Amino acid sequence: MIRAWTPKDIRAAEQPLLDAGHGPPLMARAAAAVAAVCVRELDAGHVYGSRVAILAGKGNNGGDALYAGAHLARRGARVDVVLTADDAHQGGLAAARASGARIHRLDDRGASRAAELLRIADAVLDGIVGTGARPGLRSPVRELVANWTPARSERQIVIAVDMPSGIDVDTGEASDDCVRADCTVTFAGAKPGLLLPPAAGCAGNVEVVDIGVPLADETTATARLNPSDIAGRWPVPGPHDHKYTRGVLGIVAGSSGYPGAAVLATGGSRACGVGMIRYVGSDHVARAVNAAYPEVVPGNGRVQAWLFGPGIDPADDDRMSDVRRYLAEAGDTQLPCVLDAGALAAVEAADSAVQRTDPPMILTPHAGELVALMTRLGDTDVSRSAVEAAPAVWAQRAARRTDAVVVLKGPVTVIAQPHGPTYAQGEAPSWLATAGAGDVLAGIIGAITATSSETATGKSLPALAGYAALGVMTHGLAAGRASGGGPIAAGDIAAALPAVIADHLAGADRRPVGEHSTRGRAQR
Ligand SMILES: NC(=O)C1=CN([C@@H]2O[C@H](COP(=O)(O)OP(=O)(O)OC[C@H]3O[C@@H](n4cnc5c(N)ncnc54)[C@H](O)[C@@H]3O)[C@@H](O)[C@H]2O)[C@@H](O)CC1
Ligand SMILES: [K+]
Repeated sequence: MIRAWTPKDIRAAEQPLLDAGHGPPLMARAAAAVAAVCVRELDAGHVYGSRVAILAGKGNNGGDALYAGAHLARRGARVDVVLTADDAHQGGLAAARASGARIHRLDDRGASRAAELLRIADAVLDGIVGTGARPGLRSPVRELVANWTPARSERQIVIAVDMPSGIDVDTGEASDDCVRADCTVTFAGAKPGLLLPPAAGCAGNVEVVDIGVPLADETTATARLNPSDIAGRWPVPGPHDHKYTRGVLGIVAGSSGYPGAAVLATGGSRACGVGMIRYVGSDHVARAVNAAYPEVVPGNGRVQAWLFGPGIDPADDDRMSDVRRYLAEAGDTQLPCVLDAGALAAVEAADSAVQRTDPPMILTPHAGELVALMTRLGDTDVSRSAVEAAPAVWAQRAARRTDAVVVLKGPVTVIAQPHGPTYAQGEAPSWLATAGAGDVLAGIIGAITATSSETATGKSLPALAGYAALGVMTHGLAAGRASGGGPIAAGDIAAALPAVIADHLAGADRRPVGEHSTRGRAQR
């Protein structure tokens, strides 16, 4: 798992070290790590004579970049420093100068020279601003970056120092003019904006460098599960388990308009190793589910978790009364529930007067459904463009408003909870954007919840957020496996799940074709 801390918490952890006079060694470690990554990316044999441009602002982020530039100049790189502010980190500037780097100013006379240096550089280090800055870039560096980014050559490597300059490192918001890096070398721990959409798309590969600042797991703000986490988190049956101890999932899904949604959700669940599935719906849909999966048991009964909603029409009184009834019963016994699609219409605000006792809930909206939910709950600021610009902010807001885990689906899916870290998972290939993929995901999350939530702690919202993140990641990995780089249909994802789970349980380190992370080269 990659953990991220807010700059505020990182500063608090650094403060005792700074007070004790350890600031310079921290910066030296940070700079050495940036230089090492740059050497590796340039291919160590080609550092001598390569052109490196350093964008250095006036803060410590610029200082890191300047010291890194000094390392590279000593390795024989031709280093050009562009000072983007009216001041610079004096120690870093002196080190860069002493090592032979050339220094340029981004003033009226220097602007065209700076643009040319960026154009011809083999590698660019972005030390414009770091965690001490406000989001966005200021003129004139904003124009410099805006003109350079679209014209960049494919072979040029851009390394962000600590974070891509311009992003909102707390919320993950990013304007068009942020630096777009291939790689971000970040210090002490990752920062939320490096994992959260859309800013994560500006960070490229995130490399965390331990510079000796102790950070507590309890203060994690944002996290991303890695495929290697499957081995420690997946609910694996023991020799004495039987179908009831493994976990039974109840599913209320499907309608005459969308019978396939019930089949897809059930297919996602059964591929995850649930003990048993009980299906509740119309006879017509139940027949379709049973024709596909004879092991599914029709009708209500004892379950360990419920999944409500795939393919349900909120105007369908029969299904919605099932949802409301089982939701109320689940509230009495605190049975965890996953609410997807049509069932989101049954969610009330946590402080609503009409609210019965809520069970622990995972809600799985896409952006449009989140807008509808928040509008219904009385939020007047919500809009699709607002949600897309700041998915984590809105998922967190919805989680607090409903006192539930909120899985906001998108290219990078954000999983927020009322108290505790927000997860961001971006494994899914773009081919996953296909009808029915969300039904499969809801089934996967339902299955993990039914098979993991035996104890009281296992039913807590932080535990449910972890199941949801695990489900989202595994869904993305299975989609990558099924796709192999080409098109997929929703049913293919369920078919690929058992092998993906088995490989990672066996600790398989290989990454089959198509199983990729979004943390590749930045989208330009
Ligand atoms: N504190 C530490 O112990 C360490 C900090 N390190 C580096 O220090 C950075 C933080 O340094 P600082 O606190 O000096 O902050 P920055 O380097 O982000 O610089 C902030 C300064 O830039 C200006 N500024 C603010 N918003 C701006 C904007 N939107 N556009 C342009 N200029 C803006 C302000 O004058 C502000 O003083 C980290 O990101 C990291 O790179 C590393 O050296 C490792 C150790
Ligand atoms: K930076």
